[in-house]
Amino acid sequence: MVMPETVRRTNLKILVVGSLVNLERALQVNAHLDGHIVQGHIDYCGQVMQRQSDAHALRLLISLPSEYRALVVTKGSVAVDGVSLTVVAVTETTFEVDLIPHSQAVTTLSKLQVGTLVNVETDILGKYLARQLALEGSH
Ligand SMILES: Cc1nc2c(=O)[nH]c(=O)nc-2n(C[C@H](O)[C@H](O)[C@H](O)CO)c1C
Repeated sequence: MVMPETVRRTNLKILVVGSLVNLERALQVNAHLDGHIVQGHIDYCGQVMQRQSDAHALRLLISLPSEYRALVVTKGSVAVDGVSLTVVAVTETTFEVDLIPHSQAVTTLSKLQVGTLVNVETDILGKYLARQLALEGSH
């Protein structure tokens, strides 16, 4: 059973039987943190706006709605379809990530085409900070 919230926020609605997804085992509390805390709480469905390959990386440009702009920062973290990535650049309406060869090889991200919808999870750290600042600002 899938909750309406999940259908609304994620790309689960466009997956079909046989669609590939990225799975990662839960992080153990004593393990090395290779990336950032990814909870699986998707914020929105982003759209791939551009893809560009060079010798070293595949660069993806993904849409960024205004309500999440404060939560995505250059050199910060973001999860795209469950993969922890570093943000390379941010504009008013997009953010960019670079896929290293390893990530291209072991995740679904290298198959993404322009127009595809992806699950975007912003960093939990930014959410708490934004909430705190909003509460302080409302006093
Ligand atoms: C922090 C981070 N940043 C990037 C990135 O900017 N680009 C990239 O391609 N891979 C990154 N990774 C590694 C991926 O999260 C990792 O390759 C996948 O989760 C598969 O294990 C990590 C962990």
